[in-house]
Amino acid sequence: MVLEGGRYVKIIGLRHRDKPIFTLPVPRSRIYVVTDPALAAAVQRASKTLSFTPLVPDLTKRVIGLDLDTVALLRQNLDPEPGEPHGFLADMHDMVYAYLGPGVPLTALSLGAARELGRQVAAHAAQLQQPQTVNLLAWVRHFVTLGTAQFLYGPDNPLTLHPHLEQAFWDFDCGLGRLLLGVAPALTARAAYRGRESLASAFEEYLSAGCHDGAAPIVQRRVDIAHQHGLSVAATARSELSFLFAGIVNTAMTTFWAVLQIFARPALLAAVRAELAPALVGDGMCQLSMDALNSAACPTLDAVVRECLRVGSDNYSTRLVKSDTVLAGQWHLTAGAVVQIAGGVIHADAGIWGADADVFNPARFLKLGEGGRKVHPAAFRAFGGGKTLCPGRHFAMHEIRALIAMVVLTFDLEAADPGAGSGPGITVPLKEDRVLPVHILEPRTDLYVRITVRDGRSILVV
Ligand code: HEM
Repeated sequence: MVLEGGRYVKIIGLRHRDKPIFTLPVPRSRIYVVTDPALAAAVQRASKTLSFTPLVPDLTKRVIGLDLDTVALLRQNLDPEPGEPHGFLADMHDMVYAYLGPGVPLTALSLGAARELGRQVAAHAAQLQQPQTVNLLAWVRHFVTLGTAQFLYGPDNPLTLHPHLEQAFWDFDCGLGRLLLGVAPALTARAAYRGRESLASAFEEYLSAGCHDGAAPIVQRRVDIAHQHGLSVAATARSELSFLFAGIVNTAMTTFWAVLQIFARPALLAAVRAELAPALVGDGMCQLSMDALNSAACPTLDAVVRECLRVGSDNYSTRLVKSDTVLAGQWHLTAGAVVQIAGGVIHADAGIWGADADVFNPARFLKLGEGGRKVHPAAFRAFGGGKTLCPGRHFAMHEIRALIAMVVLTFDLEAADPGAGSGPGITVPLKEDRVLPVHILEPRTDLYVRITVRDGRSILVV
């Protein structure tokens, strides 16, 4: 475990593919690791006795630094049965899932996000007179971080007003695993702790000044729910930090991998550009229609994003065993233990995805839609599953497709050595899978590219 880090469980799981579940002994408890999609679906169905929610107060206390009074509030009615009163977490869960489900608010939020990201990309293209060498991950992160802060939290959001908070945000992200351990975080996760505290006080100021009046309706609803349940302004600020994090980090990482994989493959780049051509209207200042960016209209682009999520997500879906449970009629789980569905094992299983499971091959998702290989619905784990299935998944897929479309249509990218000139082609780095997988994995090494604007183009989102 010390040598392999986050990859340890994946290695064991893949070595023992005949075992759908195995136990990891840990001090004073045990962790059951599920590596089979059918058994993962059984875990998701057993939501009465296997639940993530009881773990949330303690986890969020460590990660976002909640005070003890707020943690006590979070523990109230957190897993209500029908008809029972709802606590803060249950109310927030229901609102966010309803709001981000298919419907008018989701369409409005998706269009607002695409327009904001479009503005960011167009502004960058307009000031790019000469080819520029950039760190690709930092370049993509910048669009997503500032764009998301703007469309969720409005023009007076803390990250636009205080540009140094962008670095604070990524420092927070980088040390999240150490914050989660909760051992003297001010010392053991110094940069992350400092970044988080700077963000928390800036968001507290933002809320105290009523700046959330200019935020997206979903954020206003979140703040109302926090207020109704008696959270202080400081605790509400920290709760919003968790939403900002959910809105930015996976989206940025997925867009990075997808842009990289597309530009590393000239034939794929040509196919994606050809697919996007009908969505463009006008010359020079082109208009990109959001209606034309759905998965049916852009199957190749959509398949690239899904494949990036499959190969980049080693995510665990975690549940506490609230009372003894028998899974699928044969696996006895003891109360007090933890169950984890190991996305990394399932995503890398050749028995599920085919002999090329370890290779990036977006065509597999096109074939899935064409009656090809059958894959269990619970085998795609990037958005989790069951009661904790990511509520932002529809929004995220739309936003990611839109941002990739803008980048692919506006820029040309080629490999660059930051010290020297440009190289022949882009090489995709390995992913860093030796860490605790708290989000889509990062590359093991930095990747620099040379960016130029195509045909002096600028794209307007309509
Ligand atoms: C590629 C992008 C994204 C990925 C891969 C992703 C993945 C996930 C995963 C794995 C979970 C936990 C599921 C589990 O434990 O089973 C989650 C939860 C969540 N996600 Fe996403 N997410 C993405 C984008 C977004 C966006 C853009 C938003 C909001 C705007 C969002 C909002 C949330 C929220 C609020 C939760 C917590 C839900 C709860 O209350 O249990 N996500 N996401």
